[in-house]
Amino acid sequence: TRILPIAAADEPILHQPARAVTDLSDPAIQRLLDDMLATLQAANGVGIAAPQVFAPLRIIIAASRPNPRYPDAPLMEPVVMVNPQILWQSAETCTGWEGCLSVPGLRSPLARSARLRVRYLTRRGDSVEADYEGFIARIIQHECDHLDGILFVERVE
Ligand SMILES: O=C(O)C[C@@H](Cc1ccccc1)[C@H](O)SCc1ccccc1
Ligand SMILES: [Zn+2]
Repeated sequence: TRILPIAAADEPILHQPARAVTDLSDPAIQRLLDDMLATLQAANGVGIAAPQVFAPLRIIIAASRPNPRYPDAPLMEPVVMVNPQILWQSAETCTGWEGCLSVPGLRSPLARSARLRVRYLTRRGDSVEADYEGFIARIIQHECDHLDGILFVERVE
């Protein structure tokens, strides 16, 4: 397991759409998942997307935990989502602080859907549909934006 370098905001890979994963049994993909988790934890993040570690693939990890800005954020087992699709998101939004591992030092309030339904593949290839709300929904929206080449700073009014 390696801690991978994190792409800075000016890297082209962060501004282009990532490709769907076609072969989850590929050992290189499974190693990437382990490396993304190690990198996320080393960076004290609550989420990470594959393009941030220079892999143009549709993979995200959400790992909410209580933190200074979100003291009541749920502590969750990190969830790996391969080829995540947001099936539904509430028109209702809530505004909260966001940061980005690729934009060090910048924090800004941003409105996100309060609730969403996601379909994704687990790292073992099982298809899952799950509902999220609050801070975890925020993380998932932030990470899915990375898969489409969108940085949170581009959404700030
Ligand atoms: O750059 C990333 O994608 C990871 C962000 C995820 C994030 C999503 C939504 C709201 C805040 C962060 C990093 O975790 S930035 C570090 C961080 C950690 C806790 C709270 C705020 C920022
Ligand atoms: Zn980010």
